[in-house]
Amino acid sequence: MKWHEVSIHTKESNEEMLSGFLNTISKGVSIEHSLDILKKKIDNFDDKYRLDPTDYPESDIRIIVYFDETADISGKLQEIRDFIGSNPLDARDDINIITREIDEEDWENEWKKYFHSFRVSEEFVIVPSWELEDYEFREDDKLIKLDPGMAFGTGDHPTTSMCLKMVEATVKPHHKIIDVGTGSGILTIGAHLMGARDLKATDIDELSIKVARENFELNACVNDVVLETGDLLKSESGQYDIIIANILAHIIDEMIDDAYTRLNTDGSFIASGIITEARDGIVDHMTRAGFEIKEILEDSGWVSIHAVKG
Ligand SMILES: C[S@@+](CC[C@H](N)C(=O)[O-])C[C@H]1O[C@@H](n2cnc3c(N)ncnc32)[C@H](O)[C@@H]1O
Repeated sequence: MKWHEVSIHTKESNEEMLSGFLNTISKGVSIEHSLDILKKKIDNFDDKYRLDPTDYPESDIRIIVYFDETADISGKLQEIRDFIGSNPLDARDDINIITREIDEEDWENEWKKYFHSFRVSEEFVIVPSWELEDYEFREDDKLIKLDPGMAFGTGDHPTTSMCLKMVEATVKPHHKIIDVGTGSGILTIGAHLMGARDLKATDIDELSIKVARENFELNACVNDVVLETGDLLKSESGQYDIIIANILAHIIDEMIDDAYTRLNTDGSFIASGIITEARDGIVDHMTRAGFEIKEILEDSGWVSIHAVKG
């Protein structure tokens, strides 16, 4: 199966109008922001998460659309040019359109070129499924098996690796744990490898739930995890020893008081997805809620906080 990829480099101000239109004529649209825009836009952390860090446009944005091999690509390109020509887009003359054909198999193999086993912490090692046979691990290594073709949460983002370090240092087999915003399920898999068996993983996004289930199967922990869609801790009624959430600062902020309520005394709240600028506000709120700050890790502008219910 072949795909036509059409990549449109343009101003950020054109994003909404152009992507709205492209969504109506294609099989999928993805937006790549330059790093400068990403730094300003905290809200698209999830987008940032899904991108290959080496693949950001140097400026502005790149909107990428895909058409399957049966599409009339010249007709589609004409439709795009007509739309650009007849709508009030910024810097219209600078909009750059590039097309290429992608072989689905090549695409799969592209991933394999860039994704290799790597150590995230003292014991956790992320191993792609195709390297399991060859990987020479140490006796005490804990392998998190993931297939990056299945979207985000591969452990190479600083927020995930900092959370995994905190999971490794904190989780004990008797702990009851909830992982809010589980994504690929990576943090729950880490907790399971530390021996925890009373696990719950939630996400607001159905696709994440599907991906997490596949990864739980791959890591033989599916029977020990209750996996559900959910919005933060809003519908939770149980008590936990550890709450983990790697989302966004303002979303973490929304769940601090619920996290305090849902934790047992001495329980841990491991929170990440927080940019450095938002750290003090989150720490203040946690302290006001009754938490003691046990540890703060920082990496590449991101912060992870381990707070304990006093
Ligand atoms: C950055 S990913 C983290 C994935 C994984 N836990 C990790 O650390 O690699 C954030 C996840 O939070 C989910 N999310 C965002 N808002 C949420 C909400 N209100 N309730 C539950 N999950 C949410 C997103 O769908 C996404 O899967």
